[in-house]
This record gives sequence, structure tokens and C-alpha cells, in this order.
Amino acid sequence: MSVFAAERAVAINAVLQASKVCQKVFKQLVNNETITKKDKSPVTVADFSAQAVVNTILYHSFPNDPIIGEEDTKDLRVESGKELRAKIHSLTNSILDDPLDETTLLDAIDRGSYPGGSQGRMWTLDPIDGTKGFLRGEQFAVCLALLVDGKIQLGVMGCPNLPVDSKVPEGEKGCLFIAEKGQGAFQRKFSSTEETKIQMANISSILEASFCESVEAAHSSHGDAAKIASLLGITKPPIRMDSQCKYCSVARGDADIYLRLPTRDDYEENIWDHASGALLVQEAGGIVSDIYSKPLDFSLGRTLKSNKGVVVSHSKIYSQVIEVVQQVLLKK
Ligand SMILES: Nc1ncnc2c1ncn2[C@@H]1O[C@H](COP(=O)(O)OS(=O)(=O)O)[C@@H](OP(=O)(O)O)[C@H]1O
Ligand SMILES: [Mg+2]
Ligand SMILES: [Mg+2]
Ligand SMILES: [Mg+2]
Repeated sequence: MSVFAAERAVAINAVLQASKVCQKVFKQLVNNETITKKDKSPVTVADFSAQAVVNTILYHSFPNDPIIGEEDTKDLRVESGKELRAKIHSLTNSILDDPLDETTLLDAIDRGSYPGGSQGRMWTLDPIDGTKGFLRGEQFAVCLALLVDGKIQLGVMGCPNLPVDSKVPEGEKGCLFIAEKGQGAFQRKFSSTEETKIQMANISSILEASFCESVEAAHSSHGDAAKIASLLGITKPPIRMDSQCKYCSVARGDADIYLRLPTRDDYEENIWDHASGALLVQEAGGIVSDIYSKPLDFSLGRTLKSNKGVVVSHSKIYSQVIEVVQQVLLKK
């Protein structure tokens, strides 16, 4: 029995509305609508609007729930952010039922500034995960998860550009993935409310496995992944894809392993880059850990500060995968 039925329904609506924002922006996107953060990562009108839409919808149903969201309005509240702010304002209001004034809009985005922690309910939101994929017209995802006392209870992901059936890549696109702890993993199309249960592929041998990794080698070492694959006897080429669509692909059996291998000692993964995807894979029969085989700890704030990298596989092959990951990464 679902414990979070109300939260599930609200999260699905929020993610679908935010996905609509992203699709609308993509059709109209021009270069000056992108700004670059200090770490050189891009952020677009759509990232801000999607966060405003989700935070507003969550606030309407759960006004006391804090939110850990990726974006903030630092760059929008200054004079140079005026034009961008106006675009975000009109875009957000074109989706929401009740229009917001500019101040309410900025405050809605900043409701995502919660520091996180191990106590109580909180949501975590990545309004667009894989912003670079979004800009290229490739994979990106709107990712929302509910945490209670530091544990993920619910994850909802909208993947507007992901084919409904990976065997028909030119077919219908737009998938929603839903997982509630202990209740299994589900997929539905944007175009229908019918949900289908998904499971990881039940591969008989690791030699048949395929793995996913980030598009950018700066986010996950392609060289280390190639060594690991070769030691495991994997011959299929890696599937490179932006965003938590990687977790979704593995959860529904399009691939069997997801490796996110650290490229720098000082990088801490953000909780919104993993929360919904990690629960989805676990509910579909997979194991999710870091490279030390430690479970991801979502209770320590906005980042996974006690973890390094991410290793995901079907539970049947996990021990083989993690052994080789450690052989390559920890003994070099
Ligand atoms: N150095 C480093 N290592 C690991 N991860 C990093 C790093 N720098 C940034 N990020 C985060 O990567 C998020 C995108 O991850 P992806 O797997 O989609 O990367 S890729 O686009 O496929 O290359 C991206 O999320 P979004 O900003 O939401 O797109 C970042 O939070
Ligand atoms: Mg970003
Ligand atoms: Mg992200
Ligand atoms: Mg993002």
C-alpha cells in the first residue's frame, strides 16, 4: 500500500508541468538566455522556470516541506539579470494556473535553498538535470525526490526526450519514471496515465552487459570505465547519455551498469543529481553504491559528502562489478 499517495500525485503533476516548461523553452531557445555559473556549468531560462513551477506546486500542497533545489536567484536579482528575469516570469506564468508577481516568483525559486540534513521531511529538486544535454536537444531530466529523515521515499523523473521504447528510438518520446520505497518502479508515457512496472534486465552473464556513463569525461572518467569494462569482459560500447536518464535506462533494462567514476578529489556529488534515480534503480532490482561500496548517504546536507562516485548494477552482478571498480580505482 502506498504511504505517500498524495505526495506521489503532486510530484507527478509538478514534474509534468516543469517538463512542459522545458519543452516550450527548447523550441524558442536563443543564446542570450543561457548564463554560466562560477563552475562554468550552464543554466537557462528553463532551469529557473522549472524550479519555480515545481516549488510553487509543492508549496500549494505541502507548505511546510522544505526544498533542496539546485538553482538560486543570485544572478537574477541584480540589474544585469533583468531581461532574463522577465523571460522567466512570463514563461512560468504561462504554465501555472495562478500567475505570480516577480517577487513571489523569485521567492519561489529561492524556496530551494534548504541546507538538508537527517531530520524530517524534505524534497530535493534538479529542475533540469543534464542542462548540457537539454541545450543539445539530447537527454535531460526533471528530477524530484522526497526524503524523510535522510532516506529517499519517493522519486519522480520526467525525461522529455527519452524514447518510450528504446528499441524504437525514432518513436514516441517523453517518459515519466516513478518509484516509491517498497512499492516498485514504474514508467508511463507523458501522453497517458497508464503505468507499467519496470525491472532491470535479468542478464545471465556479465559478458553480455552494457554500461552507461556521462557524456562529459569531466563528470566521469571514460578511461577508467573502459579499463573496468575490459577487465569484466564487456565488449559492448558504452552508452553515453546526459542526466539521470542513465538511471532510468538501467532501471528499465536498456543497460545493466551505470558507472560515475570520480575525476577530481574535491568534487562532492549533489543529492539532486542522484536521489530519484537511485531509488528508481533500487526498486527495479539494482544496487546503488559509491566506489567504496558504501550506500549513498542523503542525510548529510546538499551533497553526498561521505561518498565518492557512483556504481550501479543489477544485484546479481554487483559483487563482480564493484570488485573490478576497486581493483582499477583504488589500487592504481
Ligand atoms: N566534476 C564533476 N563530476 C561529476 N558531476 C559533475 C561535475 N561537475 C558538474 N557535475 C554535475 O553533473 C551533472 C550532469 O551529469 P551528467 O551525468 O548528465 O553529465 S553529462 O552531461 O552526461 O556529462 C550536472 O547536473 P546539471 O547541472 O543539473 O546538469 C552537475 O551537477
Ligand atoms: Mg546545473
Ligand atoms: Mg544535475
Ligand atoms: Mg540541473
